[in-house]
Amino acid sequence: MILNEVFETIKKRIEERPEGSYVAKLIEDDEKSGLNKICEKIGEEAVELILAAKDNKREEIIHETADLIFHVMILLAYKEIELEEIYKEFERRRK
Ligand SMILES: N=c1c2ncn([C@@H]3O[C@H](COP(=O)(O)OP(=O)(O)OP(=O)(O)O)[C@@H](O)[C@H]3O)c2ncn1[C@@H]1O[C@H](COP(=O)(O)O)[C@@H](O)[C@H]1O
Repeated sequence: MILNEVFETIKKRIEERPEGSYVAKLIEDDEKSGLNKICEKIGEEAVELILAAKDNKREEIIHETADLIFHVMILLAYKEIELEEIYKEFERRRK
């Protein structure tokens, strides 16, 4: 599944920090911690998704949802939480 593939790439980028990588750039240490920058980005993407939904812009909703999921996956990888653990949580909630 594409989400698993992107997640594996994110984990590799966090480990290897290659030049030109968006993920590596986001978490690089500068004046703000990597965690702060990831969290800020999640907040921004969530707001952009809400605005797209309220404006009823279908393509933008799709685009912003992908951005939000992508940044949530960066947070999970950064915190060393596997996607599998999230899948299990959904399984646990299933009625
Ligand atoms: N799926 C994505 C993906 N989705 C979104 N983005 C980036 O997330 C950012 C979203 O920011 P914004 O919505 O604010 O858009 P922006 O205005 O372009 O960005 P800013 O100037 O605001 O930072 C953009 O820069 C996008 O390029 C992504 N960057 C990478 N991936 C995947 O992640 C993998 C690792 O990427 P790298 O770390 O770049 O190798 C790649 O193989 C891709 O599959």
